[in-house]
Amino acid sequence: MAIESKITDVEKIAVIGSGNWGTAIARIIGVNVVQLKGFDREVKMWVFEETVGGKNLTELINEKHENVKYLPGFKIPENVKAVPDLLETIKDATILVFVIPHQFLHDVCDQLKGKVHIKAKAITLIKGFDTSDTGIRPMSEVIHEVLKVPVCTLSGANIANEIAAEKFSETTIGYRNRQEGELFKRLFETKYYRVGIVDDVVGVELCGALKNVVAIGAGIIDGLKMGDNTKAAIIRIGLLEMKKFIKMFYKGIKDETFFESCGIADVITSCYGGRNRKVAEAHVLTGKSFDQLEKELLNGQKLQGTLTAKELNMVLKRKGLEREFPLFTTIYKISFEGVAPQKIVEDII
Ligand SMILES: NC(=O)c1ccc[n+]([C@@H]2O[C@H](COP(=O)([O-])OP(=O)(O)OC[C@H]3O[C@@H](n4cnc5c(N)ncnc54)[C@H](O)[C@@H]3O)[C@@H](O)[C@H]2O)c1
Ligand SMILES: O=P(O)(O)OC[C@H](O)CO
Repeated sequence: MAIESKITDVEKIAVIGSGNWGTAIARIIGVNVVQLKGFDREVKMWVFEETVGGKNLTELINEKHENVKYLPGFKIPENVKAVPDLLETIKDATILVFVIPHQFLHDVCDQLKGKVHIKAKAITLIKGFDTSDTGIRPMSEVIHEVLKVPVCTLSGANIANEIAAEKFSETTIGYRNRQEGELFKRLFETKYYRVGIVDDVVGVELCGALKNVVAIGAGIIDGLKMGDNTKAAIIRIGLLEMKKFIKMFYKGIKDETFFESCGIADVITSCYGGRNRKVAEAHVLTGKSFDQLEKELLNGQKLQGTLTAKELNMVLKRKGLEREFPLFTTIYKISFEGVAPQKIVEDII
């Protein structure tokens, strides 16, 4: 990716996504752009339109200044405008914040192709990846390839509701061009949300994708009521498999990245408080499928870990690597092939 500065005098922000995290991050951006120099005060937030109680969600958000479906109970600043039209959202935007479930990125990028501002740069907050014939494709690469814009990543121990409640949290931004990393740090940082920046776009991003699979493992352990020592073992082994996998597929990944918020801290928070953990626990307790439980328990929010476990397994299988990643492989088999949850510990001993 060419390292060139696309920073402008006044940056205009489009947030592409308005789920649980999308809305929480739009709240932060909405407050910050008013206080900081160099940012347009209006922030547009794209809403995948749906009706809630007979009314369009976009209208509800703009009337109530609250995303009543995906982040109820938290006010959104009035300078954040919900927009149902994707192209209108990104019109004139020089900063594109991608925060949608990863399965929808291709479709969104295709709609944006050739339409983004010449000075546009992007940051992805998405936790997931794409697959290709040769292995995996990080979301940052998909965005760069389709839109021809420079892309940073943001990922960390960031449960959206806790950040919306302004509880102290950290995050990590991965950059290629330090100036852009610093620009994004200014845009996202608050007193209660501290941003570290590292020169490792892909390391930051892939930690965020793979920890969702480890969190499913933690939920399985919780469903089996095996206790905290076992969960700690899953966290440790999970982190090692994450590191091995990422380094196997990408050169230049820094060891330090795994000790940033995007690494160990995100594995821990997700294994204790995340949606993937919650649904995996329910899967063990009820025997229902993940798809069914996602609908029953998440009110429209989307799991990322199950799809990532499937995509990961496709790559491992294709390359004959399943045995080298016993935890990832068993989590996939428990989730999709009817393997008994108890196998999670048997297969890693
Ligand atoms: N929620 C969190 O705590 C959290 C924290 C950090 C990162 N993330 C990551 O952020 C990304 C977005 O997650 P989220 O929590 O904001 O969303 P979410 O799971 O709360 O909500 C799902 C979103 O997808 C939208 N959607 C449904 N169908 C769609 C379609 N066909 N095309 C486009 N959009 C569609 C819905 O309107 C909704 O906005 C994910 O990759 C997630 O892993 C989430
Ligand atoms: O709720 P989850 O499992 O999607 O995880 C949320 C965040 O990624 C935690 O950092």
